[in-house]
Amino acid sequence: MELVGKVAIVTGAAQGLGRAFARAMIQRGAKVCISDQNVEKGNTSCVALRKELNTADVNFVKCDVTQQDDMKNMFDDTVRRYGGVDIVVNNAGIMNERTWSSCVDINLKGVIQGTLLALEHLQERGGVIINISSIAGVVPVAGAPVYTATKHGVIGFTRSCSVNPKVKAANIRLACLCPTFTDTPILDMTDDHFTSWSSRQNLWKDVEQLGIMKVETVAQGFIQLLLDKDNNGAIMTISPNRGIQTKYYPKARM
Ligand SMILES: NC(=O)C1=CN([C@@H]2O[C@H](COP(=O)(O)OP(=O)(O)OC[C@H]3O[C@@H](n4cnc5c(N)ncnc54)[C@H](O)[C@@H]3O)[C@@H](O)[C@H]2O)C=CC1
Ligand SMILES: CCCCC/C=C\C=C\C(=O)C/C=C\C/C=C\CCCC(=O)O
Repeated sequence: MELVGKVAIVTGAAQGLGRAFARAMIQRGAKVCISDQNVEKGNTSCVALRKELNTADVNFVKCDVTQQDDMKNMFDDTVRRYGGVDIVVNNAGIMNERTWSSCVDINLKGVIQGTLLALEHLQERGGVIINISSIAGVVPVAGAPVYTATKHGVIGFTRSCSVNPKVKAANIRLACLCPTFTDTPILDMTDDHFTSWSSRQNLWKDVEQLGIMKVETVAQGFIQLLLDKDNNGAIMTISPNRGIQTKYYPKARM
C-alpha cells in the first residue's frame, strides 16, 4: 500500500505510540486525523507535528473511544475534511488493574467500536485496520491479568473479522500489532494501578529483563505491517530480543 494521499485516523494519538504512528504515516505522505480524549495534549501534538513535518495534512479531533458519539464524529469529520478514510489505527489504551472496567471499556470495547465503524466506512473503497494489542495479547502476564485479557480480546476480535468473507470481498485488511515494553508515559505506573491480584513489582521485573524499546522501533514495524498488502489476519510482535516477527495462527478446525 502506497501512503501518499491516503487518509488515516489514529485514536489515542496525543502522545506515545499513537503519535509516533501518525508521524510515520505523515512522513510518507498520508493525511492523518489524530484523536484523543486529552484535548490539550492532542492540540499541542498536532501543532508540533505540523511544524516539524511542515505540513497542513494533520488535524486533531477530540474523541473518547468509550463515547459512541465522539467516535462517529471522528469518522464524519475526517470524511468531510479529507473526502474519505483508508486506514484506521485503534490505538487508545490504558493499563489499570484497579479501574479494570475502564480498562475493558477503552482497550477492548473501544477497539471493537472503532473497528465496526471503520468496516462501515471502508466497505466501498477498501482499506486497512490496524488494532494495537500487546505482547500481553499472546502470552499470560501474572502482573496484569485484566490488561492481558483485553489485549487477548483485541487479537481474537481482529482475527475473527479478518476471516469474514464479506471483509475480504470488500478488500479490507485487518492486522494486530503486539509490542513489548516501549518508552511512553504508560510505563509511569504507580502501585495505585494494581490490586492484590496484580503486581507492579512483577511487571517491573519483566521490564528489567526484556528492556524498553523506542517508539521509533515500534513505528518501523507498524509501517511494515501497514504496507504489506498480503497480511490479512497477521499478528506482528516486536521485542528487543526477537525483533519484528509476523505470525499467522491456525484459522479453525484444529
Ligand atoms: N508502551 C508500551 O509499553 C506498550 C503499549 N501498548 C499499547 O499501545 C497503545 C498506546 O499506548 P502508549 O502510547 O504506550 O500509551 P500512552 O499512555 O502514552 O498513550 C495512550 C493515549 O491514549 C489516550 N487515551 C486514554 N484513554 C482514552 C480514551 N478513553 N479515549 C481516547 N484516548 C484515550 C491517552 O490520553 C493517551 O494519549 C495502548 O493500546 C497500549 O496498550 C502495547 C504494548 C506495549
Ligand atoms: C511497572 C511497569 C508497568 C508497565 C505496564 C504498562 C504497560 C504495559 C504495556 C504492555 O503492553 C506490555 C505489557 C506486558 C508485557 C509483560 C510481560 C511480557 C513477558 C513477555 C515474555 O515472557 O516473552
